[in-house]
Amino acid sequence: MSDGPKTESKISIRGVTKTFGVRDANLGRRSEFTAVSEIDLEVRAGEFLTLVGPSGCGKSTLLDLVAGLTAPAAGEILLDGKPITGPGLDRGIVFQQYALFPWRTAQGNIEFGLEAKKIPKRERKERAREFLDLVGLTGFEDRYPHELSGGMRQRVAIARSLAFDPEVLLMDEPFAALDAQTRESLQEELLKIWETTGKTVIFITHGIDEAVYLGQRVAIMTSRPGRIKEIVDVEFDSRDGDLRAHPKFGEYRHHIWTRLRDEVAAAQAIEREAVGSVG
Ligand SMILES: Nc1ncnc2c1ncn2[C@@H]1O[C@H](COP(=O)(O)OP(=O)(O)OP(=O)(O)O)[C@@H](O)[C@H]1O
Repeated sequence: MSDGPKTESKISIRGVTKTFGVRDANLGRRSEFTAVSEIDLEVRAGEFLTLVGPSGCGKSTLLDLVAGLTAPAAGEILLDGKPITGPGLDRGIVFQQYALFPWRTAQGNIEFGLEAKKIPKRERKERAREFLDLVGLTGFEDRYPHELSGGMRQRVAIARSLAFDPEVLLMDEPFAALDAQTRESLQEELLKIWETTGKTVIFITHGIDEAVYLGQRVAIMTSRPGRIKEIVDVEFDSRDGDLRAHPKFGEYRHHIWTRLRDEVAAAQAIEREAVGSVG
């Protein structure tokens, strides 16, 4: 966005805890398992926030809560000041797995969200083509998912989420399954799209480079039960040229790596303990 992100909160996550009921094999009864605990996070309107944390710390759980796919056990999540009570067309979700309908063409997949919004057929067609063009897939309208490469399928998934014009994009490791080159080109495209549309983005990744490259802020989570450990402001004087070669890129990368390393060690210790108690 040319005039920079606005400062008001788009999403307010306040004191959010999520528990799951699980069967405890040792005790032979159900018990409560805390996935994330007392999370506080404000996401500004129009910002690109990346979220990193050790495996199993609750990143996807947090995103599902913002998506309204599940409800918190405690705390609240507000979107534009109003509590989230379920999924809505104001939030688009992109998962690691493409989640496309195999029986629909690229065009048909993108039109799906527009049908839900009751947009007339002709306009649906036009808009789907416009978004296919935006993600560089003009000429592939009539292909079915199995006729597209992994990178192309993920482009269709992104175009589908963008086409119904949600204010918020929730992305759960959307590029994790792609090869390095495709990933980098999609990262670049996503940044361009974000700059032109001004959407609020929450993007989960395991890649520290990806988090620094895409995020205006990087939120680091602790090991499970996940909390926000630290938020790093990523600022470059200019994004021209090869950002990854910028000395500050290396500094951010190292800082986040160091902070994560302690949490990964803690997560591994928890896993060892769990395995030990079973064995
Ligand atoms: N429906 C569920 N029932 C029980 N436990 C669950 C459920 N969903 C997630 N969990 C547990 O909650 C914890 C957090 O899971 P989550 O998928 O949010 O972590 P994550 O940080 O996204 O992991 P990863 O980085 O490996 O994708 C994990 O220990 C997971 O096993």
